[in-house]
Amino acid sequence: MHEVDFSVYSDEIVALIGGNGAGKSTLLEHLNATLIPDDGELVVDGTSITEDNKPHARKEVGFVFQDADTQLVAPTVLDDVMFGLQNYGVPGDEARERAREALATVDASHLEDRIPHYLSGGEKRLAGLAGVLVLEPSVVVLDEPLAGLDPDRSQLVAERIEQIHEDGISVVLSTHDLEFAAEVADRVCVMAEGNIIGGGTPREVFYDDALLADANLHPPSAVRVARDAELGATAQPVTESDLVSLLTEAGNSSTTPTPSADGHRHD
Ligand SMILES: Nc1ncnc2c1ncn2[C@@H]1O[C@H](COP(=O)(O)OP(=O)(O)OP(=O)(O)O)[C@@H](O)[C@H]1O
Repeated sequence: MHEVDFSVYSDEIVALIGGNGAGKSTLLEHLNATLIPDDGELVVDGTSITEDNKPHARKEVGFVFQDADTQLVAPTVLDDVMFGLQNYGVPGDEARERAREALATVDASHLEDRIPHYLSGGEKRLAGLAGVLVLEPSVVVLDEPLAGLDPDRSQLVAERIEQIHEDGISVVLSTHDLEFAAEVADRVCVMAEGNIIGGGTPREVFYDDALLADANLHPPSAVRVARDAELGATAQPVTESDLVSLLTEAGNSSTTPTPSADGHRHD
């Protein structure tokens, strides 16, 4: 990382985008003190984090790893989700109940007796997310949350991310899926060569050709289609649903109303 200045505010979803090796995971791993900066400062909720007070960052910032095997250690999924709570001294019965609630939040109650190691990639991601949510962090960090997931599981994880945001938790994630970033993020940060080289709302970032070119990225498909179809400079859709609304509006306004026998248009 080189002179990165990065903040996460409450009530936002931030997406880090950038090519392979741009530094997304490295930046994310600083947020919960998995890595401590050699130079510079990491501040979590007003507290400067050093080697001596990492637990403060770990408690406030939950990290869902891309490789869930790093995270899942106990014999069953339920034990795994309880594990962090028990480390904080929460008694067994209460820990079990809270773990079950966390699994229900991510629609994974059916996995509670399964052996984590044998779960599918998407199931592991949900179990990992439950293990983080149960600790009630104020920020959840997800490294490539959709990597390796089928479309249904991707949608499920994306919905869960929006849900935890609605529950008042800030979310920071990295992704190569720019459609997903456009869909969920309030703010997008573009990384290249260990730096944040630009950022803004999805609309600002995905219509900034020079910025995307510097990061070797291509705009999401809604942006490309809008341009190719010359939908107008001001519309600037970034998601598929923006694009559909725009096309529907364009279709409606170009339809010539057929006068009826009484000479009036009837809708
Ligand atoms: N512990 C380390 N020591 C030295 N270099 C490292 C270390 N961890 C990562 N790097 C290097 O830092 C650079 C950024 O890696 P990082 O994993 O953060 O990129 P990324 O943007 O997440 O990439 P990808 O999209 O491929 O996952 C890479 O060149 C990587 O080799």
